[in-house]
Amino acid sequence: MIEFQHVFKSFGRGRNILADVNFGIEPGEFVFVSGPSGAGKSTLLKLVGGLEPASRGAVTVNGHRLDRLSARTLPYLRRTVGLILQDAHLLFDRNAFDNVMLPLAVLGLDRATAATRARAAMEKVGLRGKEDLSPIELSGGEQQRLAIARAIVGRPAILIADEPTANLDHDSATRIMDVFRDFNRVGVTTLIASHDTALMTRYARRTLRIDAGRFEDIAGVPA
Ligand SMILES: Nc1ncnc2c1ncn2[C@@H]1O[C@H](COP(=O)(O)OP(=O)(O)OP(=O)(O)O)[C@@H](O)[C@H]1O
Repeated sequence: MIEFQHVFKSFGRGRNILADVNFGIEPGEFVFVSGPSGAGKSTLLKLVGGLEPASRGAVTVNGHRLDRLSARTLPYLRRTVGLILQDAHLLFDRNAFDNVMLPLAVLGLDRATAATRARAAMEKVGLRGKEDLSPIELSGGEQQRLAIARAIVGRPAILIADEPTANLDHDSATRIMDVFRDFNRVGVTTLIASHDTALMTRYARRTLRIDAGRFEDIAGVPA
């Protein structure tokens, strides 16, 4: 479902952030990406999401080599991937519900169907009753959950989240991780960047670790 073959990534003439990275993720896996700050976790996720090209090597997602996709096809593939990036990019000029409706606009659903799906997504992340609030009126944890609702409303096969629990207290972090685990249990392939060892100990079955250009594929949590 996600495959990296001899993937290198550098920015401009800079050092390789990723150097000869190889791994495969099967449908339905739950995988963490770990490593110190600046190691390249976000970069790896952006490569999977098609937001950054590899400098060398092949990134394959859902059977498509991203470097061979036309500019017209890439958006279709992106719709199968739900991205939750570090900056949630919520829109503060509209309410929480309309933030979740946004990705559905391109799917051509009628308004009633889209609204039903948006309500279900908000319910799933525990934001029922907050539909009319602006994102600015939500707590940090609620904003994270709103970003998750927006990422899942299009029913992606793959969920990618970059430090989704950063800056949250233990209870909020656990709640967010439980949301991911529930999606994973119904078959959504899940890839989460984190350097929260306590969380990983609790949830990780497999960890891709990046540290100073070295890449390791570890069953469970790094020692
Ligand atoms: N667009 C860019 N242009 C130039 N350098 C970049 C760019 N994006 C990332 N980098 C560099 O690549 C390296 C890896 O960054 P990345 O954001 O992937 O790390 P990270 O492991 O996610 O870090 P953190 O845990 O702090 O979020 C950093 O040295 C960063 O400065």
